[in-house]
Amino acid sequence: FPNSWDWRDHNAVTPVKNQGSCGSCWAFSTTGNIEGQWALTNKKLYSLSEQELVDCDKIDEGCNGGLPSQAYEAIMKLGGLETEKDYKYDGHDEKCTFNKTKVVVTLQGAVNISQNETEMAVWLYKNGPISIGINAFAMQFYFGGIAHPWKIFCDPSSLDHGVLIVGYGVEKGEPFWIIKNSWGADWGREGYYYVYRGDGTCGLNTMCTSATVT
Ligand SMILES: CCC[C@@H](/C=C/S(=O)(=O)c1ccccc1)NC(=O)[C@H](Cc1ccccc1)NC(=O)N1CCC(N2CCOCC2)CC1
Repeated sequence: FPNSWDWRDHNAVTPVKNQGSCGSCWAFSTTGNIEGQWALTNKKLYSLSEQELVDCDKIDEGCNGGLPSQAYEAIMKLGGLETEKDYKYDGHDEKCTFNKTKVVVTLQGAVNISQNETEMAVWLYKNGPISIGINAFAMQFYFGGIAHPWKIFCDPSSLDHGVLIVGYGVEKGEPFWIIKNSWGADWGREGYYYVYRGDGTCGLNTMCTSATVT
């Protein structure tokens, strides 16, 4: 597999979004993964609805948190995902207005991905962006470069944020992951987080999942 790969160059990633003051990071991680899976399987890149998950996914807890693995389950129960356009994001827990006739994407299932970062890179290259959990402590103080926070500041066993790995590479000998965040394009590097690849930093390798689409 190549030394570097970036799904943004292959029409599998939508523009960076902003979750606002709602703890819906898990929903953005989920839609980001499914946008990529759908684009690569069906050659169509849709921007998918996080608000549908916030309002209608009763397994998760809307603005109070959730898990992509649970969201995949909920999407299968609901019957699929609507587009961002049809079910707009407004960053508050609201009444579910899901309309099954507007579904554009359906799921077949989901997979757990290896915690080995080399195997993760191979999976990403072969299949698309990966939804992950990460300890976001260091992300709150990130202004660029390749982050490599000390373990004492970024406990790999306390994951609190859901984000999306869209690529990987090496810069001046340092391997890194390219992570799409949901805090707007003004945060980090145009909305992205570049973090060291290879030593399980901040637990980014411990909860890697993907939906499988029809
Ligand atoms: C209050 C929810 C905050 C939100 C993200 C908010 S955030 O704004 O992106 C942010 C994160 C970190 C620092 C600052 C800001 N975090 C989540 O939703 C995180 C995301 C995550 C964590 C671990 C692995 C993958 C994804 N999840 C969670 O917070 N939760 C996971 C599910 C859990 N349920 C409890 C009851 O039993 C069922 C499970 C509730 C908490």
